[in-house]
Amino acid sequence: MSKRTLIRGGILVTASDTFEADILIAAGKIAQIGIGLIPDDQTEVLDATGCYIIPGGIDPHTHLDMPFGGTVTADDFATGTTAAAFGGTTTIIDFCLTQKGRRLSESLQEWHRKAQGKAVIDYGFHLMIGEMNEQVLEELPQMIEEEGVSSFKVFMAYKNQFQADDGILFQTLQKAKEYGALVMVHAENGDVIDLLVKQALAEGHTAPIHHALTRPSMLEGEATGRAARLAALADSQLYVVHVTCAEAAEQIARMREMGYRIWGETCPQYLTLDQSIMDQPDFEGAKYVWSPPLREKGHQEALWNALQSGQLQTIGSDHCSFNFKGQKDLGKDDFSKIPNGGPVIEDRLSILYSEGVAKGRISLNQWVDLCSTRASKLFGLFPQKGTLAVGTDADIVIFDPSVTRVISAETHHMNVDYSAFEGMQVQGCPVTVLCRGEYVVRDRQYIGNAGAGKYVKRNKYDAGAPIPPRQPVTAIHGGRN
Ligand SMILES: NC(=O)NCCC(=O)O
Ligand SMILES: [Zn+2]
Ligand SMILES: [Zn+2]
Repeated sequence: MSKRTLIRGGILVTASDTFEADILIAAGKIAQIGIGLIPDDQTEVLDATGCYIIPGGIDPHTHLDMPFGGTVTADDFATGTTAAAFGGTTTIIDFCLTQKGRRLSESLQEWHRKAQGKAVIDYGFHLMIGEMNEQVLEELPQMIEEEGVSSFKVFMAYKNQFQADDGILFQTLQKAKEYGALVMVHAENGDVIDLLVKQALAEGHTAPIHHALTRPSMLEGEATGRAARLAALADSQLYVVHVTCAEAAEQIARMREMGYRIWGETCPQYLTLDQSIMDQPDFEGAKYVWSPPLREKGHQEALWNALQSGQLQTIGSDHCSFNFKGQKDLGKDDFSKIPNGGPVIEDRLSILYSEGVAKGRISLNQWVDLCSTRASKLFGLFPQKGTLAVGTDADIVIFDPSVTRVISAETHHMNVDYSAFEGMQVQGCPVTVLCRGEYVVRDRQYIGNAGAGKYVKRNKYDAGAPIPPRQPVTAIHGGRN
């Protein structure tokens, strides 16, 4: 008989409901949900009294084992997914980088090799589109139909590195509409940023804070609005990653109100840290170099409001870790050489619970939706993952809301020498984490296996519920940007 586990006494929380029930796991799936389920003598019983039982977190935005800025991220698929599991995440969707002139399938195979034998939780891949030509056009439908890659990423920034032009973005949107994929954008105006960076360096501004000062929020708002309008014109769907500011959130809200299929993600760092932290002595600010950058504190309220009202729908970690010593210091004399990104994969659910639910900004159900269910739906994983229902994968987190802990590099599981949230006290903690019914973390101890994580082929993008009637594209006027 296959392994059976009964989780008893907890409070189940999904994106829509909160209720007391037991949950029986058999053969890696949820077999039964009900009150007073009786175990047979082959069934292990787990007491979850006082805890929330939630669907495993789905992190739609990670960068593991990724080359960037002359170095490679500190976390690979072993350390990164282990840390993710400690943080209550059971599935990640990582970004597969591509190169001009190289087949998409070769890049995808390279990312499979990085993950195989290492991942401790399940994973999928988004695919970067950096060029558009006969070969790419030929491979795109295969990626969706055969490889289960139903989301493509286009960078509007990182000039001379990853940046694609508007024509490439537009064609990607058209093809995504045709074949059933979701287009993701890093929305910043890379051309203008490149110019501002050159000007700042020429004036002798080399410190980390100038990373933020040369990437103003207006340029994120402008690029977000531009990408959203291109998506509208292509009658396609767009997901804006790592939204940091009021200007970008407003653009998304406005287009959504007109009925367009525009989705937005923000990250824990933009909700809790602000730009002032980058202006510290001894190069400390380099720890907080993200693109887009941290913003002035006022933007945080705009982001929380957008999460509350549903104008932003998901929380990604954008985990992209580099050690302070030996990696971030590549930019000691030039902020533009600091590798961009930070360690967040382990703290995503905890920060959102503590700063969101415990402080009354979002509901328990919104928390689950933001950290799991919505990403599952948008990225073709639903209903296999992202909810608690009979027949779904038993990706389950037992979350104890009564535990208080302090985030620190001393205790985290990410392979990086600092924490971006050092000293932050958080309420609530994932204590036990199962992926497809197997323990990865039990009572805050790792008992998973490298290689136990499986690649998940994702379904095509499905618009889901009908969207309201829209105005013709000619009725859309630019706003502040
Ligand atoms: N966000 C960041 O600074 N680094 C990761 C790469 C990206 O998402 O732009
Ligand atoms: Zn980005
Ligand atoms: Zn990213």
